[in-house]
Amino acid sequence: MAPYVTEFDLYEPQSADDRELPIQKIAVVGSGSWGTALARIAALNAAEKKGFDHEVRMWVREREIPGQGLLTDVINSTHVNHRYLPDVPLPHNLVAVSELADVVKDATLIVLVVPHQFLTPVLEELSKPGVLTTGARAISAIKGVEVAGAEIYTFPWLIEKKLGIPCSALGGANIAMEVAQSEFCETTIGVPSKDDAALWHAVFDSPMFRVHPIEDVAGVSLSGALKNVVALAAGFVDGMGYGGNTKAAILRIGLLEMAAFTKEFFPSSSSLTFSHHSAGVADLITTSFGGRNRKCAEAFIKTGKTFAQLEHELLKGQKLQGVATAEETYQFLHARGRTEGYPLFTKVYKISFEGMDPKSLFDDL
Ligand SMILES: NC(=O)c1ccc[n+]([C@@H]2O[C@H](COP(=O)([O-])OP(=O)(O)OC[C@H]3O[C@@H](n4cnc5c(N)ncnc54)[C@H](O)[C@@H]3O)[C@@H](O)[C@H]2O)c1
Ligand SMILES: O=P(O)(O)OC[C@H](O)CO
Repeated sequence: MAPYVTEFDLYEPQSADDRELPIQKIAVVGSGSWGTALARIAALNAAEKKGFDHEVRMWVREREIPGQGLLTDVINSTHVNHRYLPDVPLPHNLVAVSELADVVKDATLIVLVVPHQFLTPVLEELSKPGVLTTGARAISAIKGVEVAGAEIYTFPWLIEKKLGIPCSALGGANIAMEVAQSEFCETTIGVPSKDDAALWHAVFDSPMFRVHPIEDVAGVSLSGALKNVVALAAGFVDGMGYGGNTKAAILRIGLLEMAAFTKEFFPSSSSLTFSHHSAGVADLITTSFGGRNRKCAEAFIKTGKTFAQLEHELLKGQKLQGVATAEETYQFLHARGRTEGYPLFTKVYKISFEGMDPKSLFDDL
């Protein structure tokens, strides 16, 4: 039987003696819950697999932890990121560093995983002369989009343009704490070349975190962004007290809008990304049951508080991505005169920002 998905060849690192490739050095830019969970996997693999520098550096936005000292010192001495991934032991070859330029010094593989609203200053810093190593590659695990009027950009595209290096995308049904506790799951990497597929597969693949490389960089990145908008709709459904049938209907409609949006505005992407891969339907399911966007959207309906208040009260320093993405997506569709084509996305925006009655979610779907 023919395989139902196209996958690249897997990377088999050569032994230290006959290796032709240079040693790869991994840097992780971001240390929230997902940044720390991914850094943990990368550091475990770097310690075990041939072809990698043992030390993995992780960028930490420095802050004082009351009574304990600087966050980097606390992470490096306790080997736990108490603020964003509590109770998860981190490998000792994962080193927290507060200076971005030091994190990426000599790095050949750079994982970008900050909340999407904070990426711009990071790219400014990384694009300064001499900061990046020649031949470095990047991967974005960021879920969001950048909108400027009637234009929309994925983060891998922006990273490639700004840094002048190839950028892949990583996305899947990956709630950070579940991944960090080694519960079995899958992820998808969209890659621009076979070399990128091989390298990034080697960085992240492990028995409990299976990595599937595909060619659709834009599809993986957009799916991760747009599922956060649908997750808000799922939270609204929960907040209004409806059951599984209603939520399933919203997820089905949402998945169709995600795929249609990507096909309309990024025509080279593949519909298989949404129907077959973890970055598509699987991520939508997990996020709509266990994610932060769902949780805050449910509370938004039940309490009448603003999303900013709820983010502060419920997420303990973690960041909501879906509300900003709902606004950005709406602004883009409005600028293109295409809001009617995406009624679910449009209603999520209007309920979140314009006081629309949440029950209107179901009108004309
Ligand atoms: N948490 C998950 O389960 C998960 C899973 C998959 C993908 N993602 C995606 O990963 C990306 C990163 O999210 P996360 O969950 O790791 O972060 P998080 O929400 O857990 O943590 C917030 C992070 O933002 C940083 N931060 C706060 N203010 C900042 C500023 N002004 N400038 C720079 N950084 C600042 C904090 O230091 C912290 O590292 C997001 O796009 C998210 O959608 C998250
Ligand atoms: O907690 P959320 O809603 O930001 O979703 C987390 C991940 O994106 C799920 O894969």
